[in-house]
Amino acid sequence: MTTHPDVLPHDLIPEALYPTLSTLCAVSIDVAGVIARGTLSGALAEQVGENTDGDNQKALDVMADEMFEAALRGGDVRWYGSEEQEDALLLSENGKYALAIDPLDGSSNIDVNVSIGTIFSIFDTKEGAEESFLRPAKEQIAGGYILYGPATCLVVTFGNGTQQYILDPVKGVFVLVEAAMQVPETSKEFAINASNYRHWTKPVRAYIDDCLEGMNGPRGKDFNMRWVGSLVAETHRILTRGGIFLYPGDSRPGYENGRLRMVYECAPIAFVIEQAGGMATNGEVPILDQQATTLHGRIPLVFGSTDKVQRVADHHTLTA
Ligand SMILES: O=P(O)(O)OC[C@H]1O[C@](O)(COP(=O)(O)O)[C@@H](O)[C@@H]1O
Ligand SMILES: [Mg+2]
Ligand SMILES: [Mg+2]
Repeated sequence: MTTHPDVLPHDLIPEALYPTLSTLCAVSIDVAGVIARGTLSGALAEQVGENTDGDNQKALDVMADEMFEAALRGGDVRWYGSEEQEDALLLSENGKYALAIDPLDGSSNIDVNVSIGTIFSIFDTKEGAEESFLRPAKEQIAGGYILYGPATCLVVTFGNGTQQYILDPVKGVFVLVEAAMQVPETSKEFAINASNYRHWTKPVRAYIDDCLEGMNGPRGKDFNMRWVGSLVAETHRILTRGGIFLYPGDSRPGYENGRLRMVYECAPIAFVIEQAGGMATNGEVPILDQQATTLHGRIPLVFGSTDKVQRVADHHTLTA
């Protein structure tokens, strides 16, 4: 593992995980630097290939993946499972962790200068890659994301609350700003890709229809809609001011389980949201009670303020 100076405070990070976390953060500072220079860093949004899921790979997807992989090699991470690589890689024979990563989340926003991020999930490793990653999401020992926005921040949980750190770009270190984030209950915002309305199931349509009816419908209040197109940015907004996010399964071929991947997107996001007092389900059942069957497998994702996520589950029960 490339040795980096400590780039975040030790206080709330489990000691054994500190080198891995600090390495992730050190790389993220470099990634943030590349992003901040936009096209001066090169054609970051150029399509350079396709990943296993059939998604276009952009130059920055591949660059970020290479940067994280290289820095983690030879350290505490045994298995490295990345969105950008078909199979998990053995990085360190004696590593004690399995780390799953979405090196660059929100790829479609690279060229429009909108917030993007990195999402990661850590398990205690097992001998093989499959058994290390394909297990109940509640067995994660850390989960979080780094958001490259107007400010770069780290949001992370180790199962004891959700912490937020902001990068001080002048000093090159992350500073703790919140030790226990809480999802507010009061927001009237929902986030869903509404262009897929005609493909949704009845319960999802019913939930959104109620929101759209506003004051005149069963909810008796007006709602507002947001859709950034970067899961990290939606998560950060919901952690900051509440609301609900949905990426349900729909009737498009290949979207039966939505668009988001269980191991390196849904599981860590569910972990930070639940640790901040919110709720994350596949529409009905908690994400943390489920487990992936393949490294790149998808699962519907609904998360946010508990009452709103519960209401989506109730719609599923009612229309079943
Ligand atoms: O294209 P859509 O339907 O708007 O989907 C957007 C979703 O896809 C994602 O970009 C998928 O992540 P990647 O960019 O890592 O593939 C999410 O960040 C986002 O929520
Ligand atoms: Mg992603
Ligand atoms: Mg990605």
